[in-house]
Amino acid sequence: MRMSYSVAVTGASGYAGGEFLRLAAAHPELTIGALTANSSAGTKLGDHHPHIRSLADRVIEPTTPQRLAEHDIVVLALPHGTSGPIADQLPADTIVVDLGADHRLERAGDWQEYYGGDHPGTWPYGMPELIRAATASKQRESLTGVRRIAVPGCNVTAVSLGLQPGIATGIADPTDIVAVLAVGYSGAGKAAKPNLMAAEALGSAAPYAVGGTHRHIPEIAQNLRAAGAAEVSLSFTPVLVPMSRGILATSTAKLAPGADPVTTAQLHAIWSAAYQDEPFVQVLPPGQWPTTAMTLGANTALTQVAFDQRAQRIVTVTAIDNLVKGTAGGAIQSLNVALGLPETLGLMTDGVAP
Ligand SMILES: NC(=O)C1=CN([C@@H]2O[C@H](COP(=O)(O)OP(=O)(O)OC[C@H]3O[C@@H](n4cnc5c(N)ncnc54)[C@H](OP(=O)(O)O)[C@@H]3O)[C@@H](O)[C@H]2O)C=CC1
Ligand SMILES: CC(=O)N[C@@H](CCC(=O)OP(=O)(O)O)C(=O)O
Repeated sequence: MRMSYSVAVTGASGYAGGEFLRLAAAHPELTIGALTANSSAGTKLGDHHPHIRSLADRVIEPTTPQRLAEHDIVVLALPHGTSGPIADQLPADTIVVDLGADHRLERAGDWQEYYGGDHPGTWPYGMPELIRAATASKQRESLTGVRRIAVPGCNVTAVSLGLQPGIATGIADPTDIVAVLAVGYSGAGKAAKPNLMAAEALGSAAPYAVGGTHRHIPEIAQNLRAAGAAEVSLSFTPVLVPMSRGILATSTAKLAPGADPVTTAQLHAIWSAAYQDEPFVQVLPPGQWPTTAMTLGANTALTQVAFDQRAQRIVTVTAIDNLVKGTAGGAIQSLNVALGLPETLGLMTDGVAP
């Protein structure tokens, strides 16, 4: 194991890149190298992220594969479809972490249907907690030593972590899932200026990508298949709510056909067993429900489960900070595993309150 790795961040002026830098600046084994972007090249990081004081005077450079390749690690925090061509030009022994979607999906057809164009490729998936039913293991076992990491989508993280204990144990019906999410505006990136107009955003909840069109649907299905589902049918509806960060995913599934009757207490025990050794996924005490505020700034997913006897549905609620566990924190967690460092190094589990 080598100590101190140089890391370049491209997309440094954006929300995801900025959050990665905030966390990486406090990571004991990472040294921050080049910060690059596109239209903001030549400006200072402090012009975009004035809260990251330790890097405020660093100048953002244009993005070239040559400059990025001078580092041990390259983090791509770029719009969909942008990271693939850059990654293709980086050396095979550079560790590359893609915060975008280009390398998450295993099926090229899913990429073409939901994103369009040629599929950039499939990399090891950066969700250490993902249950791999076929090998009775979790994804972290496949991440040690990898040099490419595809970091999951933030909504995907919340829904997959919420549902997978029920899928893996066969108690939840993967063909009858409904997920409705309250999501904060930072998930849309800093470029989504119209969404950020206070007059429109404050005091209103706004659904988007309604009717089975959201790009995270195939990624969630992929994860639930990994957890043991033969087939997945998922209704997914995100709703923007007036908060900066956070995702609260309410995911429900019908009790699987033929499954024995269950109680909330039994479900709580199943969910607790699935996550008992996880540093960043916590099943709350019975009766306590997650809120987004509880996860603010932390690499923590908080989850709870109940059984709705009348509807015969399993109901899970999972909260994350979209920019931490949903992006930059999840990236550092997987990077720690890939590098053979303690998985929790440089990451917080406690949120910020009030
Ligand atoms: N926001 C979130 O909560 C999450 C985001 N992600 C993913 O992270 C990625 C970045 O998202 P986010 O930070 O929100 O987006 P932003 O719009 O906030 O930032 C985009 C960044 O990409 C840079 N950029 C755009 N085009 C190029 C290019 N051709 N070459 C170099 N840099 C370029 C921009 O630079 P410039 O300012 O100079 O134009 C900017 O730094 C996306 O793939 C997103 O889906 C994943 C999970 C959650
Ligand atoms: C509020 C908002 O728009 N959120 C984004 C989630 C961002 C995310 O997880 O990112 P990827 O784009 O990398 O998949 C959305 O729902 O598409």
